[in-house]
Amino acid sequence: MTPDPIQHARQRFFSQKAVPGGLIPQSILRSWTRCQALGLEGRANALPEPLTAYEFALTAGEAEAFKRLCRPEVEALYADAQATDSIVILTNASGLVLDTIGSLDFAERAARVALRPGVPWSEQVVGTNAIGTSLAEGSPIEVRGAEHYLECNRILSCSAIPIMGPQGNVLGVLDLSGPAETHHAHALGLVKLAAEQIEHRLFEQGFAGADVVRLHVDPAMLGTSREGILVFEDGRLKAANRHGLALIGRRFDDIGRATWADLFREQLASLVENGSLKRENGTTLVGRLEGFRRATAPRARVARSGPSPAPSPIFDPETTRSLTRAVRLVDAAVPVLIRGETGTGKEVFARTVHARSGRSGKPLIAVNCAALPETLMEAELFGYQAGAFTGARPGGSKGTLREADGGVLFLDEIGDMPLALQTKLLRALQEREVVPLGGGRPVPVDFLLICATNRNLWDLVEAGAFRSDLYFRIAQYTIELSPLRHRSDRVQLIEQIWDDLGAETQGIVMAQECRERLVTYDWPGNFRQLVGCLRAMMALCEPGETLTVDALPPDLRAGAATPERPAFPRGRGQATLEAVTTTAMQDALRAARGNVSLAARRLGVSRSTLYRRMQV
Ligand SMILES: Nc1ncnc2c1ncn2[C@@H]1O[C@H](COP(=O)(O)OP(=O)(O)OP(=O)(O)O)[C@@H](O)[C@H]1O
Repeated sequence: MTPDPIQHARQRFFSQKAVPGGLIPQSILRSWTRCQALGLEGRANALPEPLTAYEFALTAGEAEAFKRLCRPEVEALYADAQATDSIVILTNASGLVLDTIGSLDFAERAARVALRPGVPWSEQVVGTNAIGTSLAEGSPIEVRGAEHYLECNRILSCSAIPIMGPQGNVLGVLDLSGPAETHHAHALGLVKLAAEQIEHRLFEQGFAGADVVRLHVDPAMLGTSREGILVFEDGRLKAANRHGLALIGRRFDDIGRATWADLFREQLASLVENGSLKRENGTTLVGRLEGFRRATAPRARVARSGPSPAPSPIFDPETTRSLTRAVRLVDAAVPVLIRGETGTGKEVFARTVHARSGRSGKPLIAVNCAALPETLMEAELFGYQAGAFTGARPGGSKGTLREADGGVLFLDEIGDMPLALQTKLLRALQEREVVPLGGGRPVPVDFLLICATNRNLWDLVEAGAFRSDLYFRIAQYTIELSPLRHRSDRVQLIEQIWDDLGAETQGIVMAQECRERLVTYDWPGNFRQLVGCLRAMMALCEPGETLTVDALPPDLRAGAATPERPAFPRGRGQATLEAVTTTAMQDALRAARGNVSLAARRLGVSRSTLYRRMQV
């Protein structure tokens, strides 16, 4: 029988102090060596001592802002954690567990090895482990089964990454841990993505008096959490995110040391003038200097002072008729269901219905049913009493159904609502009252309902995933929004959006061939993709310029004109299927501006599937 390489490495390490190459990663070997030097006993089963309740309350209080900052990503990871019987863990900068969330079953087992809030998981205390070792190594790491230094921790398979502040200071660690026997192959990729999103948000606070530069090799990635950010003060690198450092081949240690001249061949002015910069190695990056307005022409100054405004909604005659009918129905308290592929403008349509309805002066409350984990969705929709659950706001919460009282409730992606909540929603619609979580008296509500979905709800009903009685209640009138590739008015549509975005005022002209490519492309992301593409083209060109096909994103430039997108590849074998899948995923990612959760949701695949296929 072939020996387990990790076990073999362990035996050689503990008996002969030498591990043959290739058996375990060097980072694990370095960690074992550190643990041994500290005198840690590999066979020890001693559990780390938790802080006292008082000490932990103090530490957790200090870390409250950090926990809040990380919450959206922790919750997004939570969906993966449940699916793979894992837990998401957030620690502070010294590896003290602040929060765990995820599979209850595994959480119980993890608690047996003290992987729970209030317990320190630094390498010095617990030996090799993803949290402590990622801190010790200063990099993301995966620690599986027997790679854990202490035998008792072999039940774990963990992936962790330090979350870095803009100045290269460690803020904490994000970790996804599950049972060793069901190793989650994409866990490390997922925590990396989540950490980079958190780190990207940290730059929103701004840096007074400094030059904030946003860069990437691909213009489509600017503005996403994958863009590189470098902050310079008096020509010296003062802050950066990990993508920014990777683009210039530097590390967090270089913050405070590297200067502009060390990194770029051109002056900062070149970025402002040309929207691009040459790196020291001669390759080019595209980007922008934050808050800087081009000074080439008065017209440009006006045009570049902010992102181009959203184009006003454009409706073809058929959609305009649907709109009129929808307004009448909603005014008569008949629920309306809007169906259409992603980006066809379902939310825009719903907002227009509200604006033209008798309730336009009252609120329109929009809830995306796909964006919240099941546990939070119930509280979000129906509200809760004070103290209804751990983490509840002290004063309780009204819930979105009650917030929509007197106005319109828009339930987007209704097909993603879990069955248990469908039952509760149905009851609220029938009784016209809401019972908050944690009990209390039912509260009467009066809202008009618009729902939207990009799925076939009836298929879901037949598959038992959607209640038929709820279906008949919300889908009394269904409006289909056509995908762009089926619209015959694409020429006028593109023309109008282009003008709305300010092309004419900036004197930007589009060459005929460029226009034709836009018209014949199949736009899988529909309006969202089209508007995003036109916006990017406009942002990247100079006032007065004539845009040729070179200004188009790669897919369109390559002549990927596919006027009619086949539902399935037309008998061209596996290679074509792969290509179609990859293109659809790339499009979805682009349309979601690099947001993997959103893209996965829109494609109807899990984040890990998308991650695996794209190797983002
Ligand atoms: N009728 C329209 N005219 C012009 N632009 C539109 C129109 N509809 C949508 N858009 C553009 O497309 C973007 C996406 O629209 P919206 O969010 O309404 O799509 P959706 O169908 O609800 O998408 P999803 O199913 O992914 O939630 C909008 O921000 C807007 O810029």
